[in-house]
Amino acid sequence: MGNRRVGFCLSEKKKKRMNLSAFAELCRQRGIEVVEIDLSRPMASQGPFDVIIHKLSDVIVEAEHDSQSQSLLSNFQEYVSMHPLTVLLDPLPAMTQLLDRFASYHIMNKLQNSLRDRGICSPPYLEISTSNQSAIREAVEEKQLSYPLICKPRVAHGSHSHEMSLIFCPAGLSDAQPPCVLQSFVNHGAVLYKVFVVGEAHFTVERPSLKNFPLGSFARKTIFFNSHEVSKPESCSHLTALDENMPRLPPPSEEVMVALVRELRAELGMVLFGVDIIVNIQTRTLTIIDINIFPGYEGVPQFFSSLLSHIESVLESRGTAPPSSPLPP
Ligand SMILES: Nc1ncnc2c1ncn2[C@@H]1O[C@H](COP(=O)(O)OP(=O)(O)OP(=O)(O)O)[C@@H](O)[C@H]1O
Ligand SMILES: O=P(O)(O)O[C@H]1[C@H](O)[C@H](O)[C@H](OP(=O)(O)O)[C@@H](OP(=O)(O)O)[C@@H]1O
Ligand SMILES: [Mg+2]
Repeated sequence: MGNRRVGFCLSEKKKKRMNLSAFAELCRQRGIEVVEIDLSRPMASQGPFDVIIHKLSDVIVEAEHDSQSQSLLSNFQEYVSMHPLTVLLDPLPAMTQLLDRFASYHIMNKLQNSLRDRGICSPPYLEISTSNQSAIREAVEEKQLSYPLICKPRVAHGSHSHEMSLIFCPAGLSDAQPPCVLQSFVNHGAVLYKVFVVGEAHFTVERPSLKNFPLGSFARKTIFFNSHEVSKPESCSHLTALDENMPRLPPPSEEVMVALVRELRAELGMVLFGVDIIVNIQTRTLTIIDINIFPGYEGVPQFFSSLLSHIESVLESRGTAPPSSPLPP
């Protein structure tokens, strides 16, 4: 059986955060060679690859306005088009769409129809591409968005992609910087559930989240924040304070999570993604607020073994089967 080669194409930050070298050692023990792909060199000279695992968010977003990033992306795209048998985790078009909140929120909105009977929804939202205040106010009323509103940049990756704001009244709409999305804020008791998907497996991790706010329009100044200060495991600020008087809501049921992940896998055509879920404290409805490509899987000790299992299942379906020994626990 030929040497099975899996290419990785990640930013330096992601490689370190994922501990790619430790994962490569685990793969080596299973007869799989992990190759760190250098996009600044022709990929053909670094191949062949049975599988390529990548997160090209930086390159894709910068390729919009930077010729060097465009040539890195073209290098990758050319190799992929010349090697259709190489399995991409995940397909580039599927990942690219999730870098645009207009596209990902359209998907979340569409999912409501197939998941409504499971008690899963997504908050009403608006795509904002204009600075015309009266047009925005009219659209907010027409779409029946409810205050507070959360405002997120259209581009879902990169330096400004996590700079957000909470808008409490129509006068605050002037703080929305288009292109962006406005989404009704849903009170959920400052608890977020990150559902991390790895191939056929998924893991639900609890995280801090934004606290509750009085519902309805209030003449209050807009709050600006960075989402990476809100829902990391260590996040702790005046914005994430748990309400002691509020009883803890039960976590989402595993059965519902299975149904959600099944629908998302089918809709996205991806196997490495995260979905952020909150529970509406009034209706107890599970509310999808965000989908992330190749997240950090922090709090998922099974990430390496699940990823390796998925890689081996892909290799097996391609006819390059793994050795028979079981995976380490
Ligand atoms: N509609 C909403 N109602 C209530 N809280 C929300 C809503 N949308 C987002 N939040 C809060 O804001 C945080 C960041 O939102 P979101 O996940 O969309 O940003 P992000 O930059 O994509 O974050 P990440 O990439 O870390 O997942 C969420 O973790 C949650 O605490
Ligand atoms: O806490 P998680 O794992 O969700 O944090 C993710 C975050 O959701 C985003 O997916 C980040 O990607 P970008 O939006 O592209 O910055 C991830 O960063 P990364 O460097 O790990 O890709 C966070 O881990
Ligand atoms: Mg999120």
